[in-house]
Amino acid sequence: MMSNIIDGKQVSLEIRDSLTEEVKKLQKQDIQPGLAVVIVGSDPASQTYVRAKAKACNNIGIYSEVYELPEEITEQQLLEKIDELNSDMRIHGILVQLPLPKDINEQAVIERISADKDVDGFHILNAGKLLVGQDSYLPCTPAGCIELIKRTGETLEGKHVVVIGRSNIVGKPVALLSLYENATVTICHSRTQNLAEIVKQGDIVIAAVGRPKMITADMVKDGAIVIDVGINRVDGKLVGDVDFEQVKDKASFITPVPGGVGPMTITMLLQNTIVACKKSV
Ligand SMILES: NC(=O)C1=CN([C@@H]2O[C@H](COP(=O)(O)OP(=O)(O)OC[C@H]3O[C@@H](n4cnc5c(N)ncnc54)[C@H](OP(=O)(O)O)[C@@H]3O)[C@@H](O)[C@H]2O)C=CC1
Ligand SMILES: Nc1nc(=O)c2c([nH]1)NC[C@@H]1CN(c3ccc(C(=O)N[C@@H](CCC(=O)O)C(=O)O)cc3)C=[N+]21
Ligand SMILES: [Mg+2]
Repeated sequence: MMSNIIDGKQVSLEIRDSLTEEVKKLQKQDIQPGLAVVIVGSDPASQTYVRAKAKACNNIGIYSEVYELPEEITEQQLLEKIDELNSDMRIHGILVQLPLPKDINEQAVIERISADKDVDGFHILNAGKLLVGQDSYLPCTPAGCIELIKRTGETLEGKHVVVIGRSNIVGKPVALLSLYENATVTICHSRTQNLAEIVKQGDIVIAAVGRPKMITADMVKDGAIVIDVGINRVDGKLVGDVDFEQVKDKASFITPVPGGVGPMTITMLLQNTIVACKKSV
């Protein structure tokens, strides 16, 4: 049997190659896309992600700036930093790494980012546009999930997509994007009754919970496509929300962790930054 493992790293490389070409074209017109990444506090995992984002930018020719701000920063100071980046001509995309320290109002910070530079797609204007079906910056992780499903050669149209998780950054938007692909969508969450039975009905299962290996083989329909968004650190190792070793023998396609959705998130961020740059000229 050909491998049913969706290689998110490989798909990312392919997309990044074409993004590199786009950046080169812009550079011939003396235009360079720029991304600013802001991180508050010194959580090592968050710092790793932020550096990975900056490195990915450099690799394809996007200018990047990383601001590592101290944990003790006030909300006001953070908002001023965002104002500065909003008016910085070199910067087309702004990403403020979440979560923020508990004394800072996360939504207020996101809303301060100019909607035109909101390459995460978290700003209320972009979230609202997504809800009503207008052109907007798509949130990176959900967009990456849909791209990975499409690259299997399968369509979402008419399929039953079961999403586990309803956060504003993953579950809800990936459900909406699936709906726009003409899937029939069920969203499950912590109060869902009979979770296993519902997941078992999914032609496509998208797990975005944050609980290691909670989706077990008995919960998955034979031949389902399984997309694992979860990033959990267990004994120093990364594991997804899906029990990969068991489920891979039942799924028609499955994403691994690491090497699945994670790299695609960064790739979609690069893509959004290039789009933001093109819109600004
Ligand atoms: N690969 C990537 O690029 C990214 C990965 N992630 C990872 O994805 C996962 C989800 O992230 P995020 O959406 O921010 O997480 P949140 O914690 O914001 O949301 C988790 C969701 O899972 C639901 N949930 C919790 N427990 C259960 C349960 N026992 N049964 C069913 N549903 C449950 C919650 O329900 P309720 O709403 O009722 O509380 C909630 O809707 C995390 O592991 C995160 O690290 C996140 C972003 C990017
Ligand atoms: N404003 C904001 N935007 C985000 O997009 C955002 C955020 N905040 N906060 C945290 C989450 C998480 N997230 C990941 C991105 C890439 C990987 C990734 O590349 N993971 C690699 C492994 C990396 C490793 O080894 O640690 C993989 O899955 O193969 C993971 C997680 C983006 N997030
Ligand atoms: Mg969250």
